Amino acid sequence: MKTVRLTTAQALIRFLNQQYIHVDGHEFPFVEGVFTIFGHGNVLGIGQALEQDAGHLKIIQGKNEQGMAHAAVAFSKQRLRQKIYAVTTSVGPGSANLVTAAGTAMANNIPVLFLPADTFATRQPDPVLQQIEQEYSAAVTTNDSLKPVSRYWDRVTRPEQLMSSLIRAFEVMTDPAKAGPATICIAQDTAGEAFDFDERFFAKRVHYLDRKLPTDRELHGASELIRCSRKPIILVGGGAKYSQAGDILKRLSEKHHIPLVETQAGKSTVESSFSNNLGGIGITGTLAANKAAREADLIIGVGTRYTDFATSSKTAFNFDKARFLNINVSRLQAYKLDGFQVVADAKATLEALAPLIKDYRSDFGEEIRELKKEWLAERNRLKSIQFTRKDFVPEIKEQFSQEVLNEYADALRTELPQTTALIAINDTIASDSVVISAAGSLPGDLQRLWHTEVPNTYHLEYGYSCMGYEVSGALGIKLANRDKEVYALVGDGSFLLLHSEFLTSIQFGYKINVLLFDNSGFGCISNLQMENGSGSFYCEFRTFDNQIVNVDYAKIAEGYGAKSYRASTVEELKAALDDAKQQEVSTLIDIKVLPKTMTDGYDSWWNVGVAEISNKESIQQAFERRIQMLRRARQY
Ligand SMILES: Cc1ncc(C[n+]2csc(CCOP(=O)(O)OP(=O)(O)O)c2C)c(N)n1
Ligand SMILES: O=C1C[C@@H](O)[C@H](O)[C@@H](O)C1=O
Ligand SMILES: [Mg+2]
Repeated sequence: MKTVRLTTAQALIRFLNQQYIHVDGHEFPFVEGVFTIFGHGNVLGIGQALEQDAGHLKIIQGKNEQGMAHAAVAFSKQRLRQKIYAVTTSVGPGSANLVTAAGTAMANNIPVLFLPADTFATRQPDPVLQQIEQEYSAAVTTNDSLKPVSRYWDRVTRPEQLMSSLIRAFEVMTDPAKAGPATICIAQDTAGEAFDFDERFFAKRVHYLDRKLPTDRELHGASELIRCSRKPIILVGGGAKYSQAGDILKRLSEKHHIPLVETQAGKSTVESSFSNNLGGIGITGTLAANKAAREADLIIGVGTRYTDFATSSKTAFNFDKARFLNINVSRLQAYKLDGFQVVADAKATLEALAPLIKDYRSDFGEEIRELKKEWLAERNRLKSIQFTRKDFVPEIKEQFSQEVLNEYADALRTELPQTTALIAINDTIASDSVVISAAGSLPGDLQRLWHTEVPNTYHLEYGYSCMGYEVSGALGIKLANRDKEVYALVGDGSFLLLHSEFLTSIQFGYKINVLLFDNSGFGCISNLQMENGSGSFYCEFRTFDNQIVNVDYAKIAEGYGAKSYRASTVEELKAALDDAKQQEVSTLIDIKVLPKTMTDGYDSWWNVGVAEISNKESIQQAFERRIQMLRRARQY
């Protein structure tokens, strides 16, 4: 056996350089680079190994572990899970900061390699700096908190453990059915320890992303279900996008007259202008999609997890008559809602199904066209809303009085409604730009109103809906698509929570554009709170003496070295967007919008935990409404 003497960390970096992926006849390196924040736990191990020989790996210095990990997640999501970044952190707080991002990767099924440093394997200097001391076990470290949010988790306390650990991690990350975060915690002393590694371990390894084919039984069952249905709909989920099933979806939809409805993750698999695409379904869906869903007698779920937002908390369908046909690479997902399971790749399955459905045609007839037309008229209305100082009725009704709305208009010096601003952006930026969002009221507005015409240009993290993903993720998208303009659409709350990687984007010349919607508050939560009978309680950003907070975000961005703008009219917004496009450096547009001017629900319902007992009649009424809705909801 030929061996090579390396430290654990040097072996790790050499191995990462040799991982390739093979997809649809193309082969390329799987690991693009490494995000780093060095501390004493990783600088002398992984830091030394990277300095000595990083190979083809790009190195990006992050500013916040959560932020850089979000960037890595977004990179992988944008590259349709075919390429990853690794993320190395120091021990203790550095690794703890990964937990939120790992949850984000896990909920969205995104592969990413986390490499948090761990405490000393030898335990000789225990307790070391940043080591928690757990009374019931010396074996527990901060990194155990990453176990529930990792699809694969391991601790390496001896150099030779690295080999089996890495092989397992890459098997998990390159399997579409299991894809998610892999976490390998390397003890800080072990990282620098040398070992005679078998040279074969470092040979080029190709991971095949073969499309799993459906069985004859599955195909026969699926085609029978479709041919026996009268009003089927196709629910396009994230799995359809990762499988790049857009063309076959359109062909089937057109030929058999089956409407398409989309989840957040599925949007931009098929262009919005496609005649049978009725847009988003569920809580943040369009009226068109929600009406079609209610009428459907067969839901063909393609790569969907059927989350509460997609199913309106299991009330979106007529469960008395609707059946489910679930096409998914994951058995876990395919089993949902008692569906007929086809555990296979989306594109391969749909292509195999096509000849079996023959000349089937749904009963939807002209209805698809009419539903779409009706929705486009509603979108047009939302595009041209004008605020008035008297008798203004915002989309979110009966929550803020005219007086309070005027107070916001004065404090933020704006009369701009959010829907008007959003559609103006959609009309202005190039259609091949990539937009990203994650939390707050914007995801709902985007799913309903954003028209996407180019595949994979709509990047919504709505599995975890993690505030702080937007700006960080924009950096990851830019790393994935250097030639495209990237726009992070972010609320003021989310921006304040985390935007550290904005600086990273400027520092390394990866231009991103931040479109900050400032309504001075946690707007969507204020809506939720008041809709369910509470008062306005700590969701607005008000000072101790009840003044509305007005932050100059443009100035903050300028401080980082970005080009920034202020916009409170459509004209200012469009001018800023045009100028921002010409810039080489990252930009931020501070868009002041009025609260309560985002879109409302369209025939949807969200099951949230309303108080059963309260001192307010309005809350008791909300509780009663919930009980009534639960009677309609399917239980599992
Ligand atoms: C990390 C994290 N913390 C808390 C939440 C809960 N949450 C969801 S939206 C929201 C407020 C968002 O405010 P903002 O970004 O200003 O958006 P707006 O609703 O005002 O448009 C909060 C606190 C979350 N999604 N993520
Ligand atoms: O609680 C929430 C409410 C949603 O409207 C929002 O988009 C999401 O970020 C969230 O966490
Ligand atoms: Mg806000």
